[in-house]
Amino acid sequence: MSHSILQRNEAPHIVTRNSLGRAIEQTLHQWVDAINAIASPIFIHDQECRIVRANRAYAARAGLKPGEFVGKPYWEVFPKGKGPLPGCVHAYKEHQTDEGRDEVVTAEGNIFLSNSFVIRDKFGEYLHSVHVMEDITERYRAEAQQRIASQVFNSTAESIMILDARMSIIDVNQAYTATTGYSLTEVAGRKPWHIEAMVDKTLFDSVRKTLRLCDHWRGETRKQRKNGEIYPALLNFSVVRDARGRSCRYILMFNDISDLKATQEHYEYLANHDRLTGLPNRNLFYDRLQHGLDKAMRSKEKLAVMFIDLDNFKNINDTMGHEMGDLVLSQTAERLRACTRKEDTIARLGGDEFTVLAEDLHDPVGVVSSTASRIIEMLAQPFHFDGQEAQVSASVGIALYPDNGPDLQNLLKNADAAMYQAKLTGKNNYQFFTEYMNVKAKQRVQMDRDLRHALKNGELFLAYQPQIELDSGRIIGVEALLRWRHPQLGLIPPQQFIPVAESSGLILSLGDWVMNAACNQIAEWEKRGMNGFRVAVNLSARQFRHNHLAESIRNIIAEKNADPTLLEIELTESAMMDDTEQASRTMHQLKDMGIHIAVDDFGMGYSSLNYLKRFPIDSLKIDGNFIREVASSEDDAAIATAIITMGHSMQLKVIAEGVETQEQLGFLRARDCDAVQGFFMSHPMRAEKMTAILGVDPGCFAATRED
Ligand SMILES: Nc1nc2c(ncn2[C@@H]2O[C@H](COP(=O)(O)O[C@H]3[C@@H](O)[C@H](n4cnc5c(=O)[nH]c(N)nc54)O[C@@H]3COP(=O)(O)O)[C@@H](O)[C@H]2O)c(=O)[nH]1
Repeated sequence: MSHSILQRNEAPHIVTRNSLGRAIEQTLHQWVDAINAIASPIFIHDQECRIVRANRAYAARAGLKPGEFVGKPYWEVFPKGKGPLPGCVHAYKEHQTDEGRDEVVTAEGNIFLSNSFVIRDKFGEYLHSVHVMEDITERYRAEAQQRIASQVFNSTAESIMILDARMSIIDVNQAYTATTGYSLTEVAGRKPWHIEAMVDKTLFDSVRKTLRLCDHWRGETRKQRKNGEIYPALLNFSVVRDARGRSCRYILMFNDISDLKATQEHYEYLANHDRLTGLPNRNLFYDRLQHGLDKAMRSKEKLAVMFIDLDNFKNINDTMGHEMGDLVLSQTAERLRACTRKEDTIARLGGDEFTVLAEDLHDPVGVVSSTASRIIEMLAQPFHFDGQEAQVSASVGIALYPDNGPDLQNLLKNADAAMYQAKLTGKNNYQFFTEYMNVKAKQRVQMDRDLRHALKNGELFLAYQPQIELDSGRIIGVEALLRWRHPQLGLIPPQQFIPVAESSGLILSLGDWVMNAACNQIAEWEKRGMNGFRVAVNLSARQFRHNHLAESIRNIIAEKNADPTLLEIELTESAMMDDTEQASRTMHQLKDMGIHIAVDDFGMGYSSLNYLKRFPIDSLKIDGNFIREVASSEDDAAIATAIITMGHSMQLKVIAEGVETQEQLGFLRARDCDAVQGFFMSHPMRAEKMTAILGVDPGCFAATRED
């Protein structure tokens, strides 16, 4: 065989050249042409599967010339594989069949269907196989896609509706039926808006308009199930266009987003509400206030903002535990609800700070003052929990719109200033904002500014007040007290500027300044041989809470070359109780350096034996308020006596401050108080004067031993 592609000139070798032969030849030529014209590869192989002939399409598919593949097993040529197709040789040889159908995937990923049939000799023995290969890749893929699409259509959780060009329903998937309760037979041919009462046609009209422009529409709507239940749904509408670009189908997919909405609402709730009390939090309160202000501005109405701060709450938290603290806060919320109007917004801004927003007020002063009175009265009632009783009171500040502020910031600021004033005027009361408070608030800002300047400008100095041991009359210590001489205002008392510095944070720099000055003085006195007494420095709560306090004091001591055992730190009870774990850590660090620790203003706060045992304390300073009436008030006398006895029983030194009279001194001496400090012995004085006294005779106050 010279050529394996079917050739016209092969016919003459087969038939003789007579007229019948010519006719056959012609027929054969036609067949050869026809077979070569077929786009599907066709090949013939022998019993050993070696290629005998093939058409042009086969050669083209194999990418070889005929001479290159004739005689080769076809699986080395096309379709390539490891051996003969399953239905090919064996079944034909064994007479099991005369036809076969196999699918083959080529290395390029095309899929061919091989239709084969057998050619037998006149005895029926197997001679050749003819394979007609059909490229079914596209069809296969299209069918597969259709199968997948149909599977997706029915297995997706998303409800799908297919509408025709006139928006009549053609098909719905299983999820649609599961979600809505409607089967395909119930909805086929109907318009969606005829099925659900909730879905109106205008939605579809507007969707259609959008689809004309951009083929997609996405939005939320409320839908209705067959059982009447309403649910939120997220809709996805898209248009299917035919080859000419005309919309021929609409696909509507939607999800029941009830769960998503519920989760969203839950998160929104969490973001806007206080967990403990369930009240709106700062976020939501500001939102409502802004909304209220917008409305009040438009309709010329009045509204009020009330700031409520619980007095003594911290003590409850610290001494009675957080459970009691939480209970007080959640019951405060209940009580506030009970004494405000239904339409008022009550919020918890944080900690023990609550606010009330009262809108639509015709007689704001009247309504708000009676609400504030009710709040104060209700919150003064004791709280009970687990057999314990807690008592708080409330300070309420009120600012009115539009009188006390044109906007949110000013109203809040002024309500806060009024609340601050309520605290200053003895707590447990309410105050309307006045211009005076504004002036005071501005003064505080000015003072803070001046104080920052004072720090740099050398306007600060320390005064020293001696502490005298009652047994020996010796000066055993001096308290360093900060003084500020303002260039215009003169001497400003610490009670005025220390709270301002505390609230602005400047107290940290002031504290540093004091510690530097005191350690400097210790070193200075030491140099002069005056070292038999300690220098006591006051630390505010904010300073004490500062993370690097011990480290910073250590550095200052080292820098000034001062003896740490001559330094005493005075801490108030509340400063210690702020965070008892941290307080204990810091106190131990100070103690390890050799610094003494005294509890200042003892008796005014917790006076709990428990913490006295836990903290490394050296001495107690009885608050001057108990000393003032100690000679005339039985209660104060009893308290002072109890403190001295308790302190001694715990091996602590007890010192009384604010001693102004001979009687007070006599009382304290009779109760074995260890030391005294007060105007009766000496006012605080400048360092030079103190040095002079110490230089003359540290025992010069021995006279105090005599009554
Ligand atoms: N954090 C810091 N606080 C400080 C610092 N310096 C002072 N202070 C605190 O300011 C408060 C007021 O102090 P001051 O006006 O200096 O008053 C002290 C004494 O002058 C006063 N005192 C002393 N003896 C008497 C007296 O017989 N009668 C009387 N009415 N007052 C007297 O008491 C104040 C000392 O109090 P205490 O600290 O509790 O021992 C005050 O709380 C200071 O602590 C500072 O540097 N940092």
